[in-house]
Amino acid sequence: MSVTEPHIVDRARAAGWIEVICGSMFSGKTEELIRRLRRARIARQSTEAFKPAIDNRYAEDEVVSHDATAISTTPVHTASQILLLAEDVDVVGIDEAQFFDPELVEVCQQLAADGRRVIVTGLDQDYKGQPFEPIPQLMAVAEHVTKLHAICVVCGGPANHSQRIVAGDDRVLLGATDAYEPRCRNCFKPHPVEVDRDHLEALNLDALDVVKRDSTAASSSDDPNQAKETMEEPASSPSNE
Ligand SMILES: Nc1ncnc2c1ncn2[C@@H]1O[C@H](COP(=O)(O)OP(=O)(O)O)[C@@H](O)[C@H]1O
Ligand SMILES: Cc1cn([C@H]2C[C@H](O)[C@@H](COP(=O)(O)O)O2)c(=O)[nH]c1=O
Ligand SMILES: [Zn+2]
Repeated sequence: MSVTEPHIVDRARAAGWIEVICGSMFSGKTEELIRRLRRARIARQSTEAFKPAIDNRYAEDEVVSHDATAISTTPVHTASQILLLAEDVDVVGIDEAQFFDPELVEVCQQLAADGRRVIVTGLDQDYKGQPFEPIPQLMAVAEHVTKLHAICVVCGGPANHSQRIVAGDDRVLLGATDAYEPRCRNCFKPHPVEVDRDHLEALNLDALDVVKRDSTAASSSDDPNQAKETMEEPASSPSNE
């Protein structure tokens, strides 16, 4: 993947800036955050990554991508803690921003005004396809916005959505391939759907199986996703069909 990276720090600048990396689950947000922080460290800048303490899926003190790339991180309970902990940091990384309180926007603004490069990643939409605060607000004030896409596991198109594949209507529901899969706008349903369990096991065992399935699913009439998308169809739910 090649992503254009905003220009690296000019130390004489009075102000820093905000970079937002957003997109669906599995789109490479965490990998891109890790890449940018590593490059900054090579350039002898001090870096620190923060994540919300709620996100303990893989490790308490690491940011880990779905491809198992990892860097150490500091878990925080509130956005304002970042201000205290990032006092001597040139480049501040913030992962899973959708789990922070709205105050994160002001925290990022203060850090940037204080001369820091702030790199924030997060989901721009929830499982219903609704904007996931505070990412939209951060996109509005950021100097740079990078929107990434995964590959739709149904048709192979650009996945802009995170399809929930387990029951539950809480907005916050942690998970990975056990609970979500990336889908394009045509294949996405704004409510949880049931998918074939064999398919999930294949996803966990070997990502290449996803590619094999993509190429057959688009033309197959017995696609397990299309056949089973019947879990919870809320009457009031907005539909994109
Ligand atoms: N359908 C998919 N499309 C693209 N990448 C996928 C898909 N499913 C799994 N992946 C894996 O997810 C990795 C990206 O993980 P990560 O950076 O953690 O994404 P994000 O932070 O956006 O959820 C990819 O490099 C790839 O190995
Ligand atoms: C769509 C959606 C996702 N989540 C959760 C699921 C994961 O724990 C994270 C996203 O992680 P990733 O690094 O972007 O893969 O968010 C949620 O709680 N609610 C949702 O609607
Ligand atoms: Zn699709």
